[in-house]
Amino acid sequence: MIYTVTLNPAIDYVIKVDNFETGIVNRTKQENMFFGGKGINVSNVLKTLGEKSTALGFIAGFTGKAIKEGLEAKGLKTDFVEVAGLSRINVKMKSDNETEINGMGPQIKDAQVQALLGKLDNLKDGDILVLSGSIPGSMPDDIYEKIMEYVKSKNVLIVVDATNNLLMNCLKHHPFLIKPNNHELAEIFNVEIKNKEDVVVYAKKLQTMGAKNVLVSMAGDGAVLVDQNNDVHITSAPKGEVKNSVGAGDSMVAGFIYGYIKTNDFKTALKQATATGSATAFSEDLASKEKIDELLKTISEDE
Ligand SMILES: Nc1ncnc2c1ncn2[C@@H]1O[C@H](COP(=O)(O)OP(=O)(O)O)[C@@H](O)[C@H]1O
Ligand SMILES: O=P(O)(O)OC[C@H]1O[C@](O)(COP(=O)(O)O)[C@@H](O)[C@@H]1O
Repeated sequence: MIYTVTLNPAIDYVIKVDNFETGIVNRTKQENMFFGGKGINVSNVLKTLGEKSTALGFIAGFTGKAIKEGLEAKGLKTDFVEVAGLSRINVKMKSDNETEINGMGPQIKDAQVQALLGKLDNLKDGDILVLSGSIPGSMPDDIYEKIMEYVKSKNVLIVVDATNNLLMNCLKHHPFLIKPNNHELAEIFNVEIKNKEDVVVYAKKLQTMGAKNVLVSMAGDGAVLVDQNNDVHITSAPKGEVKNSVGAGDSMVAGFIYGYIKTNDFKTALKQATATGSATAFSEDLASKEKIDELLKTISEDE
């Protein structure tokens, strides 16, 4: 079974505004709402690919209720802990540039963290646990590490998609997969990353710090995977019209998990990951199965 954890779910309010200007009234020319947050996006795309998962995390207030009901209406299994306050609304604005304003989320109490940990008692050997996204401002940044410690007696494959300390604190527990993007990788080591050769160097450093497999996404430039056998795999992203890249990274994680559990082969998993990420980038919403399959046919590993 696959479990995704989204500690800070969100309604993504995705808008298009022509020539956005600060200090005046701007009006949208297109608007959409999606039930998101990184782990939830992973669950959604896994469902599209035909894999069941359970979405865990914290939800709050009417926005949280809308997220839970919206996901369940799509046939996703959820098992959230309800807390006081409001789940956030994240604004994603496409104009001349893309701008995002992500909320900080509700207050989480210790008893609610314990309730969430209790749900992980259901995990069994061989399960996959995805820890993805930022955490509410009220939570300490060792929470993913605590979750990894909590399940360490079980043989669970853990995927972490997070930034800064939230990610770095986890490495000593040897996550199966981490997926920074190239900008996050550069920030971690406080370096400039100019090309895929540089990516490989710093991905390998993350391995020496504890990660088993390091997948670095590079938006329109594709992705690099340094796998646990020390093999390096590189893909280029397909070309196409980017409609909404929100959730492309999460789709990539879902595609990787799907490709890996179907084949146990890292090269295949990377191709599936790249096709799935790009299929989302080329769609208004998260990727459809048809789009993923269409792009998968076009992806080959770079020499
Ligand atoms: N402009 C784009 N063109 C083609 N594919 C893209 C584009 N942006 C994202 N993708 C696909 O989605 C994957 C993840 O994108 P990225 O933006 O790096 O992730 P994140 O959202 O985590 O920053 C990329 O590796 C690629 O396959
Ligand atoms: O584009 P990505 O990195 O795949 O993730 C998109 C998701 O992450 C979010 O931007 C939230 O990210 P954070 O949890 O890091 O704040 C959501 O609003 C959105 O659904």
